[in-house]
Amino acid sequence: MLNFPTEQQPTARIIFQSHDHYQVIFNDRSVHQATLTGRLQIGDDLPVIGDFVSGQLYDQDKFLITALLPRQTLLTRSSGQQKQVVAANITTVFVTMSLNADFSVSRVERYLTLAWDSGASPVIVLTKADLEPDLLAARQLELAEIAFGVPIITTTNTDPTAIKAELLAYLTPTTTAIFVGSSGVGKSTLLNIVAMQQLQATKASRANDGKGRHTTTARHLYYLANGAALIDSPGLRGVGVASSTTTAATQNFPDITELARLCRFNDCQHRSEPGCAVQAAITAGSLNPKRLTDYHRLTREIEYATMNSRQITAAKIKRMVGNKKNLRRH
Ligand SMILES: Nc1nc2c(ncn2[C@@H]2O[C@H](COP(=O)(O)OP(=O)(O)OP(=O)(O)O)[C@@H](O)[C@H]2O)c(=O)[nH]1
Ligand SMILES: [Zn+2]
Repeated sequence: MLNFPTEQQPTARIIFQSHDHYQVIFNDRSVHQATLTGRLQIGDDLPVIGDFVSGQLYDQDKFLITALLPRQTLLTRSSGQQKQVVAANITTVFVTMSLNADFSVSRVERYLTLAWDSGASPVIVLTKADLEPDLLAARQLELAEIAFGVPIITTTNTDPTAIKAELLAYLTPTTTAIFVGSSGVGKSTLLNIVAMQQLQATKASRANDGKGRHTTTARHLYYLANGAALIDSPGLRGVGVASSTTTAATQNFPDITELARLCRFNDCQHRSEPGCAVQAAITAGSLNPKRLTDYHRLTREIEYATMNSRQITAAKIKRMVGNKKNLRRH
């Protein structure tokens, strides 16, 4: 039996969604085609993959979704002005990045923000270690510096036994995990190895460009034998950060948050304010200035994510004028 909340009405979980077409799974692992009642169709909160729903069976094997059950977590991302819901009730986000062309520390930071904001816990998975043997150690170190205790797994598809051992350690019966990362980094490959079957077709990497081919087109939720659920999601390119809070910045930058408590002003932006402990640490050489640059980039993204385009332009101008003022003062 799967690990579902108990309800009076039959409870199901959404394992596939495309427009108004849904697939749900029951506690006994039977899968049914499903549709929404009219009331749900016009609401703001459309059920998404990973959601628990209740409803009724009709026509023998079809399921009518009548209610959305409360969500434990919600993974969202912003694309332009829009906030897009990716999946619900995720407990673990595998932030997947390949060690070759896709490698970018700031992208990992953005994905970590996305994960923390959702309420889930992130795990970083570095793939294709075989392609950059000379850069491997340096890149692992670089990431460890910003990971702050988030586990980092390094994989290569030539060693499926190791992949299984490392990933299954996180896939307990109450887990719902999602693989996020750019297209072609190897998310489906990992999922297939963990699930021991070809759940998603992976195609041969394009010669030499290191990108792989775009193969996943829709999101699916799969249950492993032990009850853990896994979602494969198509490449989330251009990850935006849709957060109205700075909790993510705090979690990603505990070093700066810690120092900021010693700043003279509570609302110190750590730019050119007097008594700034963060700037002092940089001057003293105990904080890498790149950390502050990354911190500013993230806080700016968080700020912009809640604004419309006119507000963003205004904020940019204000920032430029502000910088000039600061220059004049010195
Ligand atoms: N050299 C090498 N290639 C890998 C590794 N893992 C995956 N690949 C290859 O990279 C290509 C893309 O892998 P996928 O698993 O389809 O990537 P994906 O992240 O699911 O891509 P999308 O479905 O587009 O989101 C395939 O050709 C894989 O065989 C690895 O560890 N080393
Ligand atoms: Zn400061």
